[in-house]
Amino acid sequence: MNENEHSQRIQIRLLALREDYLKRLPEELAEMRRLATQLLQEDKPAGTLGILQHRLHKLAGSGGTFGLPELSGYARRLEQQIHLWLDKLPPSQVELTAFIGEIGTLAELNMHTGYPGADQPPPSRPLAQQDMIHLWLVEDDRLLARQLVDQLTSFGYRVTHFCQLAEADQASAHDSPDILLLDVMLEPEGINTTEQMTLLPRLMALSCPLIFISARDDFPSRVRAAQLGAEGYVLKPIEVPRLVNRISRIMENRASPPERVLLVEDDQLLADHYRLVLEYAGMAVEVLQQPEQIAETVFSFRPELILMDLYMPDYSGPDLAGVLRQYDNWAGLPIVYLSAETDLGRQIQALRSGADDFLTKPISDAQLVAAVRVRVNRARELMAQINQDSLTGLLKHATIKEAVDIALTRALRDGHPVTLAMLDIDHFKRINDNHGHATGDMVISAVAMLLRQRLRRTDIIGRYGGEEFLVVLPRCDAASAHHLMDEIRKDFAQVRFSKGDTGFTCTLSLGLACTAAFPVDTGAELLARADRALYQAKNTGRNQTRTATQ
Ligand SMILES: Nc1nc2c(ncn2[C@@H]2O[C@H](COP(=O)(O)OP(=O)(O)OP(=O)(O)O)[C@@H](O)[C@H]2O)c(=O)[nH]1
Repeated sequence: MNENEHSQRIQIRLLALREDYLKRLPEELAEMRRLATQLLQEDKPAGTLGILQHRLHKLAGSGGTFGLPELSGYARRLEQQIHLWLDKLPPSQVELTAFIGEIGTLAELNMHTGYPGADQPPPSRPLAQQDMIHLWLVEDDRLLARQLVDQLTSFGYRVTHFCQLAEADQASAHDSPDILLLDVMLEPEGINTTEQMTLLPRLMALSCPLIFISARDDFPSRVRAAQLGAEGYVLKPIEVPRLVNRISRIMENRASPPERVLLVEDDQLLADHYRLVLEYAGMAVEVLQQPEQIAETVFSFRPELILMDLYMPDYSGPDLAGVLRQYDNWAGLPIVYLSAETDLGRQIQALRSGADDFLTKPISDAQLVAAVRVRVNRARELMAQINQDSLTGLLKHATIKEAVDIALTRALRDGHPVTLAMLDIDHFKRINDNHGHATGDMVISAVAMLLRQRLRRTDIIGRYGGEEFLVVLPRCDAASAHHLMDEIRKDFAQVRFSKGDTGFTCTLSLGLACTAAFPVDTGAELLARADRALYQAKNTGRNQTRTATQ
């Protein structure tokens, strides 16, 4: 199914859901009217008022989603009226009679005006990144541009250089980059040059990520960059490894796996609607069917965010959030209430149970997608800060060691081999001594980049020590691993680094250990064998790959 057909199908399913909702609505409104009339005969109306309040609350939330904003707003007002009665004074007979009339008005509201819920769902995410990332660099300092192009090219990027914004603007008529690097003087809004008035917005329309290069570290310049949607702000003199790190983070985010969202919503139609909207935006969604199963579902589905209704028949949102927070592993899992509750006091009360935020129904499709995406990305950034090395973006020592243990447990369970590869840059101390620490950092980043580009998504890469790396290759036997890693070694030896006018290359030594070659019980044993193989590679001339045989 192509993108267009997929989009049409989703639209059709969304419309079908709405039809279904409209079909059931008269029955729901008639039931509310019956309940309201019943109130007149009751001495203690609190119970029936509670039921009516719950139904009006749901109507306020669902009406907007299915294109009935007027109905939604009206239901919300009536719900608030009941709140007042329940909190303070019960209604008089006169008030009740007027209320029954208002419930009747609900049913008469023109149900077919407007359908904001049918706003075009936001476009699905772009396709995964192409083989070679194409950068456009707008830089009027030719010397700096030449150095940048050289260095970025040795990191495996394709770079096109433009001296002026106008040249990039012309090129944008027939081509577009994956990332735009702009070295322009940022003026505060209002005192824009012609360039910034006309050309910048045109380049922004390419809607590719934007990184500004600037010598100015002042707040107004950074604000201006943020206003223009910059995803990075790199200061001069440019530290290329940091720039490369930023670029690869941005590209990884673009090609990142679908956001996993768990929906906890007792209104089946609304749950279906939200699920379709989020799936159309490229997310993986599961709807919790039984609240009692929340811990099992979170364990198996591993959501990155939970969207939770506040008021549900058996257990409330705060009940479920409270249960999840009892588990150490999920203490940081973002939980967002999605509810028609607009009372700030009650919202704050609900947040005390351990949720992070509140979204108010009705919510437009685009708003929902944006709200979920922003929160999942924040959570991912946070996890990255905790687990990833800042120079290379690879897993840190402790995390990659943990990954070895997990991969070994899986391999022993499934009967597949797993291979570890330990890499070390040869004579790295000399690189630092001869070319400076910053250049040494660039070499470290280059190894990381190369590994990232060449390995499978399922392989796990970590920075094990200063200039030492560890790769876990699940379901990979020793011969395939040797072939693959040795190709990487040979290619790395071809990468030319530059420092001023001098260029140099460097090499890698590798030690491999595969579970198929000998019995191992622990990750530490496998690591020790890979380490010994690396030691052999170093001792027998460097720039080679050795595989442990025993
Ligand atoms: N630039 C840079 N250097 C680092 C970093 N971490 C460790 N180093 C340096 O890496 C060097 C590692 O040196 P050794 O392990 O002795 O390596 P070597 O003897 O030069 O080379 P081999 O014997 O081939 O491994 C040390 O000088 C460290 O200071 C880092 O993050 N950046």
